[in-house]
Amino acid sequence: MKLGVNIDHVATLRQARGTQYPSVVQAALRAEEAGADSITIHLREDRRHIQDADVFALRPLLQTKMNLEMAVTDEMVGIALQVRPQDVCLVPERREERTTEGGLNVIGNLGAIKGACKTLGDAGIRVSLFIGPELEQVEAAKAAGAPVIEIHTGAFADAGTEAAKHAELQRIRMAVDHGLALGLTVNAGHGLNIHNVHEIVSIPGIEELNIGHAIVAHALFVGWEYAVREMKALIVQKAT
Ligand SMILES: CC(=O)[C@@H](O)[C@H](O)COP(=O)(O)O
Ligand SMILES: NCC(=O)COP(=O)(O)O
Repeated sequence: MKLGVNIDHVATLRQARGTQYPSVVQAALRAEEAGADSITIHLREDRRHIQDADVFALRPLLQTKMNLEMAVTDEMVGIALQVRPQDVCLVPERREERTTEGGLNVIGNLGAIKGACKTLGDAGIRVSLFIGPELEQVEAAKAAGAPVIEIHTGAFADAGTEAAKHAELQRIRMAVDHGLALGLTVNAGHGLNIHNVHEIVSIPGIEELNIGHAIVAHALFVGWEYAVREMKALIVQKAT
């Protein structure tokens, strides 16, 4: 299983003071040295963390892959066409949300999402749809023409009881199986950390996990490269 390191919250720390540091470029390059298989950044419409300049600066420097998370808007599609990341992950966005609270409603926005998949796909960008673990959304993602889905694991991560966690894991397992049966590449992420990641890693068929907030937080105590290496080891060990 591969590890995509999301560096959004390195930028959050920088934006808190409007300083030049910490550098997202340094964070990305050091994460790659520590074993990251790709670097994920979310260019939010409100620009609360990653900035346009970060996206353009990172693109030629990354040694692995850029996975650009973005809303389904003309502005974002235009930026993606200029930057040409290897991967784009289309995500839902609400300005007032604290974080990405759920997955895309692909069924309800099929036309717009299908159009974005085609425009980005024609430009050679691999498109992923960030969806909840719902079988109908997996089917809609296939219908939209996306080759990849990323299953939102936030409800699993936030589950307050063992029973709720077990139920979420079961939903994720079924969504992964359904995606694979439809020929999709299946990734997962959101809210994963060193304590809960093993349960997701034990689900067969997931290609890549995107993890950010917990790695950045843990890095405060153990160092950035150590935090990335530790997460990578957890993912690789359990998967084999
Ligand atoms: C789509 C997703 O899950 C990540 O991009 C995550 O959302 C990043 O953190 P924020 O939601 O806090 O921007
Ligand atoms: N798509 C999920 C992601 O990139 C990272 O989410 P998180 O680990 O910051 O919650």
